[in-house]
Amino acid sequence: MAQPTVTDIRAYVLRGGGADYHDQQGTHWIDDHIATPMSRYPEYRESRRSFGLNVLGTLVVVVEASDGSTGFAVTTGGEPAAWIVERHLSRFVLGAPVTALERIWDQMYSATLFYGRKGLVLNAISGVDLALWDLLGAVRQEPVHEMIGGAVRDEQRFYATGARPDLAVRMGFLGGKLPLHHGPAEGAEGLAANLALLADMRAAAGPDAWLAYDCWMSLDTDYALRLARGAAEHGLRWIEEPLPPDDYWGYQKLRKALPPGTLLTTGEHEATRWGFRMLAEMGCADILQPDVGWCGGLSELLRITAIADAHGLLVVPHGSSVYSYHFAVTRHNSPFSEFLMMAPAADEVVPMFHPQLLDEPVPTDGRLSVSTLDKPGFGVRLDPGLPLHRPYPR
Ligand SMILES: C[C@H](O)[C@H](O)CC(=O)C(=O)O
Ligand SMILES: [Mg+2]
Repeated sequence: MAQPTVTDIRAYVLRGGGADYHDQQGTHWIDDHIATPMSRYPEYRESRRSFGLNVLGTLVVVVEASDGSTGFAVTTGGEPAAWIVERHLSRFVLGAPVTALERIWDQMYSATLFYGRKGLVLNAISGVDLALWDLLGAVRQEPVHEMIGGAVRDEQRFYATGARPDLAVRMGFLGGKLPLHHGPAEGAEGLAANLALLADMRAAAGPDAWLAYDCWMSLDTDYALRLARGAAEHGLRWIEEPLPPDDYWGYQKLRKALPPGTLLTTGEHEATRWGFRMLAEMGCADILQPDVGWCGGLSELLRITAIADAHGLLVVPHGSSVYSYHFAVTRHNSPFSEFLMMAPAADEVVPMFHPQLLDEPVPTDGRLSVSTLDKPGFGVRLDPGLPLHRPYPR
């Protein structure tokens, strides 16, 4: 059956929050002395912006079809990803039928293997893939979640990531994931401060709240184990991404040594079925956390999830707003989702990709009804007032 074809693809860059949620101005919990692999250098300890966490900005990919339909997606990657989309990936998209998602993905991935495989190139591929899913939904007038198998539940529950799990619980979330503030370079005092904050949050959030620590690749196995052992008495549900993503062996070792009841999670900086196959087969984690805007897009996330499912693992995508909501509601092994609190003091619910999207759904009372996703594509619009910049027009 003849399908509409893709007639245009454009890549834009935006600054100031949104999909690049680390690109914030002023005081914000997300940049408040958070432990990172750079914390071993005192001059880069206070702020993640100081070492360039916000250098990229948001990548916006817009696609058009011969029937007049449009689709778009936002992810992280900024100007270098815009170059990759316009100057390299566009050739595999232009003129292709809007249904050719598998072939386009394979061509984008195979053609970039000599400089890609992970990171920025996969961000760019993810952006194109998500924009094409949005376009297909517009052509078919179908929500993405229906195109990938349909919802398996009526509503999705959420935990909140931010500085105030206590407030998150009062807002109806299952609990909260705190950023870890001090890494190994801050010694025993730092470790004690990490544990004291957890104890305070347990007291404030109550005995049933989920509490987790996001360690953003900043630890070594020894420190992670000491943190987990100390945190067990405060009911730490999981320890997230404690080691650099390439240290599969460290994750494998750590998971075996964690106190009973503490789960190990990772994957937000991993990409593709091959990266997640490594995590799954080596037993690196209990919960895999691909970011749909970074791991290769929705097409690749579906493959990653099949691998996870076959290994008895949960997939709880990292952030990524509607792009992960449409996915999670269709999978039994994604029983809950993350909500990143983007209010500077983590004291109110703000759409995760604010200020870029219109109609972006947010959880109410820690829940999102699947019916709020019942719009064509991913069901969001790019705010037409945004200062879009197209650095590499063809
Ligand atoms: C809070 C973490 O440091 C990071 O900014 C977000 C993240 O890793 C997560 O949401 O997970
Ligand atoms: Mg994380």
